Amino acid sequence: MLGPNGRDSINKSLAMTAASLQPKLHWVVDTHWRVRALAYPLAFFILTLHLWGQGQPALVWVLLGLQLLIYPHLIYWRARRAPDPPQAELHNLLLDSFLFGAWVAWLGFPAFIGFMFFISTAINSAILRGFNGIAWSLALFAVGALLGAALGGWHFYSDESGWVKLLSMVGISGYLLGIGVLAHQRTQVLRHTRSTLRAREAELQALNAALSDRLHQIERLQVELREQAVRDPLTGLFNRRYLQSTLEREWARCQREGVPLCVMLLDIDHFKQVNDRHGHGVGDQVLVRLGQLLLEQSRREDLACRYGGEEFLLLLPGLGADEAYERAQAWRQGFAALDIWVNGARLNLSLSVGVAVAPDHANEPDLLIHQADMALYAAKAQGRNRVVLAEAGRMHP
Ligand SMILES: Nc1nc2c(ncn2[C@@H]2O[C@H](COP(=O)(O)OP(=O)(O)OP(=O)(O)O)[C@@H](O)[C@H]2O)c(=O)[nH]1
Repeated sequence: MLGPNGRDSINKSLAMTAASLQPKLHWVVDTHWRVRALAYPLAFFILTLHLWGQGQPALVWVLLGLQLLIYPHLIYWRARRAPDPPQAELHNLLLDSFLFGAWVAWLGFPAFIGFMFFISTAINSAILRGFNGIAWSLALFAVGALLGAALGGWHFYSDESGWVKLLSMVGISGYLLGIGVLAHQRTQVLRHTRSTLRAREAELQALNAALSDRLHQIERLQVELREQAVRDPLTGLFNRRYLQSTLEREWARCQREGVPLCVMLLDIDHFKQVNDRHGHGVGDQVLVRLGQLLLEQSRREDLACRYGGEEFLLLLPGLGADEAYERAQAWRQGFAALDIWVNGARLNLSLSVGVAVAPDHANEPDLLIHQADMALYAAKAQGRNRVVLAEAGRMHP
């Protein structure tokens, strides 16, 4: 049977698999938030450096603060609550492109800042959606730029200071390297997940194999138990219980086919003396040998049972009275000829047999056995070691 350890193992495995299937916040949403939370304040600093002293109105600083300090958290909050967070994050990336396009146009297309804004959104779209993502990012950036130019006027201001250029390069490099490191970490996580899943799958397969092994064992045991329930443990012949379930069936079959059904009751003569003189072990040996003899000389359709202590019953379908009488004689002689030796002396054994055949001697199954029993009684009464056929015409006990 599957022990407590086996069961624990299955439960643990199922719990781990269930845990790994629990919905978690999608890594894309989480990663992008962390990247934005770091990179956008840096961009704010670079733009502050760039715009400082240009006499920008307060509204510009407010919008810039909103865009670079508040916006990353707002869109993260929105994506987390969306029914499909990864899809919402894709929309966030497109919004990034659009807004940065607008800012870049409004700022007069500063080369380093513009490149920094464009590449930071395009790279994320590329990672998530490949060429398609780049195309969308580019398109939204262009639309944003057109809108920015429409609002702020079409002008070019590419003269960024050395510090702004340097910081923009630091920003771009940091962003790209950060993305590279994240991609690497992601690959590691995926590798680990894959090997964990494989190990778990192998574990489940092993448990599955163990379970089906157990099932086969149980099936085999059930077959054995069923066999044991209908067999006599000493002789291996069928027991009385099995006879009860078979007799009715055989009776009906023989009636249907219009063939006789014979019952033979065999009883070892003076068996008590065998036990008393030579011991129970020798008595058992005699019973086993008689069982073997009956099995060896039976047809496939015959049923040999141990009916009681030293009493055996044979159910012989299709056997008429004459044939049955001859076979009973053969068994009686065969038993008498058995070579069983005890302390250098051969045992002298004999059998008495009562034979009854339906429909000659009985018109129902129980009566058939009773008629065989009566014939056996007569055989004993007539001096034993003989076969007696039931009396025809005596249908009632
Ligand atoms: N060794 C052994 N003896 C058994 C077993 N079952 C019943 N017996 C013995 O079989 C004997 C039957 O004795 P009786 O019914 O007096 O019959 P008998 O001595 O054979 O005499 P008759 O049948 O009249 O010839 C008893 O001594 C039982 O103990 C068994 O499984 N093993």
